[in-house]
Amino acid sequence: MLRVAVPNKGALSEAATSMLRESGYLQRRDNRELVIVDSENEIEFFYLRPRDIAVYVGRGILDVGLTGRDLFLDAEVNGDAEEILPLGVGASTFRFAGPAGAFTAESELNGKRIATSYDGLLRGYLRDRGIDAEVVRLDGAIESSVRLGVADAIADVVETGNTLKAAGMETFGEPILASEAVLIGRTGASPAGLEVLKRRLTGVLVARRYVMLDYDIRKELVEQAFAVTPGLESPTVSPLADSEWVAVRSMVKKNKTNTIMDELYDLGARAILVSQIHACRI
Ligand SMILES: Nc1ncnc2c1ncn2[C@@H]1O[C@H](COP(=O)(O)OP(=O)(O)OP(=O)(O)O)[C@@H](O)[C@H]1O
Ligand SMILES: O=P(O)(O)OC[C@H]1O[C@H](OP(=O)(O)OP(=O)(O)O)[C@H](O)[C@@H]1O
Ligand SMILES: [Mg+2]
Repeated sequence: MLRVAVPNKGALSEAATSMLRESGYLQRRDNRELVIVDSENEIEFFYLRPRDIAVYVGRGILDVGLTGRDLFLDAEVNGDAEEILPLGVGASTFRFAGPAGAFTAESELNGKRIATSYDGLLRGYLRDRGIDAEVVRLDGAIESSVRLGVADAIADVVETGNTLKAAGMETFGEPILASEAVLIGRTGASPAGLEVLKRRLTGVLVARRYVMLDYDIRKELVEQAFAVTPGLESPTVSPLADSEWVAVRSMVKKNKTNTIMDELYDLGARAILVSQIHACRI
């Protein structure tokens, strides 16, 4: 059985279980359940603290896990685990911030105290950049640390930026990291069932990002229409009762749907229909 670690709490928990449920796997109904065995799919899910997931995978106790890229790098499992697939949910950035107007560049952090919950990630970054600063490890509510006097600046997760703003702080310098939920696994390992899990998760990603587009167009305009809707591989073309027209079917990016429909209409396409992709294997 493939053994999978899933976040039991926090910002990624709901997104991860929804993706697995959409992938056709049995998921827990009660937040207190610690393990779920899906014997039909020969897979077992362990609900663990997101921060601990890379440790279990890195040590080879569990085969794969869903966690944040930032948490994975922070765990410093150094080559024992690797990122297998980005999951397109739980996006955030990891950034420096300070009191409004206090800092303009990260070089100004030399000799300063920086509070963070991601000390492994931060120390590695400071080392790589040759910045000599003191790291103050805190568990959470990092935005309060400067006002309370334990640090001069912070390095923390920023999603909307609302928490920083409420604390009278602002980001400075380039983002340290762009993070999102990722599937991680033991480096170089290919346990039974992993390929199916990857294919199912990829299917969910594609079904979320793409829609199916159908339209009718005059035969002589087909090449021009293909340029607008090239599809993932190649569009499907079917004959119509009127031999001067054909029906075309193609997948398009969900966020481009309306622009594409306008372009097709201007080109002469008619009966343009959009439908949702419920599930797929690409
Ligand atoms: N708005 C957000 N706040 C915190 N973490 C977020 C956010 N959006 C995405 N994440 C990601 O969630 C992971 C943090 O997981 P964690 O369990 O610490 O979440 P949390 O919401 O901070 O929960 P808690 O602090 O209550 O334990 C990181 O990978 C982080 O990048
Ligand atoms: O940019 P925003 O959308 O405001 O989100 C980012 C904030 O959310 C998280 O805090 P969380 O609520 O998890 O509290 P914590 O710091 O105590 O973990 C994170 O640590 C930031 O503080
Ligand atoms: Mg938190």
